[in-house]
Amino acid sequence: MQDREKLDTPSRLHLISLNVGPSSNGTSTFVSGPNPDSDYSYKENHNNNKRSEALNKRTAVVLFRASLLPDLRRLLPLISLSTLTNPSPNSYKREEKEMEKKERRNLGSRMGLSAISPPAFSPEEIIQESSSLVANGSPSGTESGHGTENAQLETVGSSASTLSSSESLKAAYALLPITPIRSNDAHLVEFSEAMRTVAKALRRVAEGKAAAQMEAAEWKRKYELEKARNLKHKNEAEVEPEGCFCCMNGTMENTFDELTVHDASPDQNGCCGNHGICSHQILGDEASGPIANSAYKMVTRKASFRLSWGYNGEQSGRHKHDVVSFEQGDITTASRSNKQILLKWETQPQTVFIITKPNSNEVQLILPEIARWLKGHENINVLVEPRLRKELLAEDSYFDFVQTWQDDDDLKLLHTKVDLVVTLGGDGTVLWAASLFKGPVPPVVAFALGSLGFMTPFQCLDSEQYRESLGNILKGPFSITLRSRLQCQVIRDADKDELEREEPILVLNEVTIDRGISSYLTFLECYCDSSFVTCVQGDGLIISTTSGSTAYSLAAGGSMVHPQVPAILFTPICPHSLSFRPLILPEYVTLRVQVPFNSRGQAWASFDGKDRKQLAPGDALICSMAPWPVPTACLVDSTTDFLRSIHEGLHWNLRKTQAADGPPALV
Ligand SMILES: NC(=O)c1ccc[n+]([C@@H]2O[C@H](COP(=O)([O-])OP(=O)(O)OC[C@H]3O[C@@H](n4cnc5c(N)ncnc54)[C@H](O)[C@@H]3O)[C@@H](O)[C@H]2O)c1
Ligand SMILES: Nc1ncnc2c1ncn2[C@@H]1O[C@H](COP(=O)(O)OP(=O)(O)OP(=O)(O)O)[C@@H](O)[C@H]1O
Repeated sequence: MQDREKLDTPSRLHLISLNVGPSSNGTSTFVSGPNPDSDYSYKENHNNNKRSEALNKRTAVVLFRASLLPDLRRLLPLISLSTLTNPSPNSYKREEKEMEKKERRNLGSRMGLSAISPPAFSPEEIIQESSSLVANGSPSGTESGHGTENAQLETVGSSASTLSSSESLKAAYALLPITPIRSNDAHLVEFSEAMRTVAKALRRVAEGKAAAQMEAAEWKRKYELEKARNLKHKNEAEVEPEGCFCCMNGTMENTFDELTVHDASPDQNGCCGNHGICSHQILGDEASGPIANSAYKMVTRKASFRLSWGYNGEQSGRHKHDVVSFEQGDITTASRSNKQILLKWETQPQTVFIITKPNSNEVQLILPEIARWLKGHENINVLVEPRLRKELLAEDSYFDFVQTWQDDDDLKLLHTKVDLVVTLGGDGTVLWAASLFKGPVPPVVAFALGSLGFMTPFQCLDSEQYRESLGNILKGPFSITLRSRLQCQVIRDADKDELEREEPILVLNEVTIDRGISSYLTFLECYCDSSFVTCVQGDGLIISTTSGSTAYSLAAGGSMVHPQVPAILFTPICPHSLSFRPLILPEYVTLRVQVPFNSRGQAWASFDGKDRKQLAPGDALICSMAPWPVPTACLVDSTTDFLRSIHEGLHWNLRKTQAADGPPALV
């Protein structure tokens, strides 16, 4: 009787069928009860046979003493009966179909539909299934199951199949409130109790199925939306094959004349790639909108530049992909894309956006100097954050020329106006600068006014230093590092449609999913495209860009990766496992991190160490490489700057050198 609780577990009980057979000697191993002497019992089958397993997963069997059979026959219209000990070949086929269905559902789950509950059957299906089993049951047991030799096989009443399933269901439900019949009729008491169990299980199955169906439909919808969005991004990123605007117009001057915010047409944005990549392709400066009419004095055109790939300034048109040759069936990589990238201005930059670390005395001293020099010496428009403009004006009304933006609409189109971003602070200021651009980012020159400065190669110890550096950058050409960013989207289980979705967030370092204030292990299911990766059980997970590889990911045991390597890092935080090593995945994958429904607690996502968001069970985070990298100016070149940072910033592999003298080496 204690095993009855098993019937109440919806995930394990999907099909109820009454089995009629002898109560002793175990009927068969297939349906043997926990206690052969008990009046009725049920038990799940642990047979290794695949078919039996399929049947078992959705079968709970109620065994009756043979003496109960007459009563059972009397109450037959309530529910159909079958002998599952020896299903017919036809029923095997049905089981195989169910297995296939289940495998398809599992695949779906791995493709992002992971929260779908196990398959369930409606009471109608159950009754139908049972009826057909009754109809197909083989009394002779020709295709015997394992250990069914002693089974007394009996197919009961075809009347079950003549009764409509809804009537059977109704009858089964109607039985629920009925109290046991006369106490002297022990058989009927037992039988009514069994019927209650069956009816209760039927109801649970129906409830479970409805919930599972809703959930599956919701995940399918979300998956389709995600697919459509990715396709859209892909299409947008595709380059027009018909030659670029610059090629068609020939001269630099023409390009510039046409490149006003209002005049550019969408078909001018493609670039043939033969001469490097044009800035309009990267920065999408065709945008128009509220910023153009802003009350603030925003300029309407921005400088054009060209990117070229090559060593030490030597140009190469083959910049986009590795060039692979297939001559005579041999695959040879002729040229690689990861060459140093040079940025060359085609027109003079006009607007510089200065971003500063707040509350820094050092920065407060140097900012007015730089703003004055840019305006006076180079006749550059200076743009700052609204807070900073107020501070500058409070200091001196001379800074009235400094511009800012008014509202979020202006901010969204900042990239169409700004030629160059200058940051004064540490790595956090570079991250902040990147976060202000939700799309394309203009080139960033990062001056080190922080403590570590891994991504801030330019020194600013005196005014000579910044003038020289800025002068060189404004003149060009200069090396840049294209730092990739991750686009992260939180998908809430509760979101009913796409309109309710939160805005995607772009990160330059990483997105972290951790346990926040919870004291439980974080439990996260991770998928890469359509493949299941792993379950994280630990403090959390870091999904990092290569730029972020030297930040939190490094602290959690991840590798340091050169920022131009096209990769995404997958680094666990304190995993409670001896074998969970960090991974480096290719940049083109889409990662999905799901908080499963059976997670004990919530998880928290944070983006470049900010914007903490709570993830409830059922919520997911989807990450893929964003199409808009952050181009940061190099002091020397990507590799030299990276090695300098790991040596000077992180003191990488610092060790006293072994003395030359000592015992002779053994040969
Ligand atoms: N245990 C850790 O190491 C840990 C914990 C939390 C956050 N972080 C990092 O802090 C970053 C946020 O930086 P913040 O300045 O706003 O916060 P912060 O002021 O707390 O500074 C974090 C430190 O990380 C350094 N840093 C940031 N980005 C880096 C990079 N790409 N390479 C090398 N060092 C880098 C900064 O210079 C600073 O010293 C997060 O993106 C995360 O990577 C690290
Ligand atoms: N313009 C800004 N507005 C608001 N917050 C900012 C701004 N610039 C930087 N911050 C924040 O200020 C914090 C400190 O900045 P930053 O990291 O640049 O200085 P630091 O810690 O002294 O330098 P480092 O990162 O090199 O150690 C960071 O958390 C960053 O996000």
